[in-house]
Amino acid sequence: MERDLALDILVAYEKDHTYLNIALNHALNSHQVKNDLVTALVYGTIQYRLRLEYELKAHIQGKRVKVTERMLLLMSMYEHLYMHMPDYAIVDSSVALAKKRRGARAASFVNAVLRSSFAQPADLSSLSEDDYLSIITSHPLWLVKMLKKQYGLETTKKILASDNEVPIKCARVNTLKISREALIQKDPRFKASPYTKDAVYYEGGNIAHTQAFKEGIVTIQDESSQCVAQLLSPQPGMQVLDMCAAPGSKTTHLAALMDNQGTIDAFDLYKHKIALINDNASRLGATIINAQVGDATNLETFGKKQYDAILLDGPCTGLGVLARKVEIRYHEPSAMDEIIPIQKKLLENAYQLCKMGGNIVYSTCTINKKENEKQVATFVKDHPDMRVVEEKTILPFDMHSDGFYMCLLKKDEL
Ligand SMILES: C[S@@+](CC[C@H](N)C(=O)[O-])C[C@H]1O[C@@H](n2cnc3c(N)ncnc32)[C@H](O)[C@@H]1O
Repeated sequence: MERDLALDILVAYEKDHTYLNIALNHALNSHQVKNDLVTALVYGTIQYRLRLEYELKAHIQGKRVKVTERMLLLMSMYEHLYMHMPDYAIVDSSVALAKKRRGARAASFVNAVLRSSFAQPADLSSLSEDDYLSIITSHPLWLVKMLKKQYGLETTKKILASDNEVPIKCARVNTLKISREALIQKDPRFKASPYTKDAVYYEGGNIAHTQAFKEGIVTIQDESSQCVAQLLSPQPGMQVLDMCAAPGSKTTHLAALMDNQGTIDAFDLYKHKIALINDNASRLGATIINAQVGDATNLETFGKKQYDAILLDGPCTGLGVLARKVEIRYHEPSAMDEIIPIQKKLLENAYQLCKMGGNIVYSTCTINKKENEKQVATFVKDHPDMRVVEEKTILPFDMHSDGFYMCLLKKDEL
């Protein structure tokens, strides 16, 4: 049953190019099955796809493989390499599944490929260092090379390993309603993070199913992401702008830091995402957020208002969150070429909207320096009245959290 459903999800994902978590949640909500096994099979198969394909390649012998057989072979290889299930059990159930779905010929093909690939593992010993890292950690070669160039070999190895770890379940205490100590007393499954002051780790199941979440005393937010609003540090009574706000994790954090005093104008490009900001704000009791649809690359979106503090947490390649969004690593690198000019335009608009003496935080959930340090370096060069106050990159292994970049910039009088 679990393998059947996992295969359905993998086939739907492959055919529709949807987001993996959306395909998974959609399927799990309509079936009564053990979530953990289906989730592990689906995420694991996509996460390790590059390695799995490498192992299967010689045994497929250049044949065109239909999508169902392709995803079934990948899932079976994942079970063989990473779940350590007995080979006979994998082969038997995969052959039965292939026969049921695609008939006797498909079953015999799956049988032959699995038996020979399990018996003869690929030889990785003759690969170059970059190729080896790429295959063994399932990161595309361009990404390994890029990280190596930007961070050096040893740090790259640590990043690649962290990208394959199971993410910690992290939440932020909503200080509008409760202190961290009081939350932990109320529900001891939450434990204080040693790194940041409002973060708690959860050792139970889904945080969204807890009473604490329903009461709005916690919200799901990765620890690195929590550092962003802290860096902007808006004061009660300020006029604040969140340019790319949905689903509102940082907007609601800003409201908490401001103790619900002042105003936050929160924009997002997509109408359906405004409801996410409003839902979060009402669950958490954040009352100063004014969420609106708007294209932040267009200065006219914002009228003539000027702000004391601006958060620009805009679109990026997401290369810091590969452990959570396992499919992102296989996105085309050309996405970077499209996103960099958009980020530049957004930064330019943040500059126009910032009061003299005001602050801007530019943040991304990528660790690609071209979207981060280089983007900011160009920005301050173009604007001599802007100065970098603090710049930090959190790598995924620093706090077992998402990789993030954030930079606090101040607009000075010239
Ligand atoms: C990284 S997410 C923001 C996450 C958010 N700050 C949070 O912490 O919950 C980037 C957001 O930017 C929005 N976005 C992308 N292009 C935009 C644009 N031109 N104007 C406004 N929002 C945009 C996306 O819809 C997405 O919700």
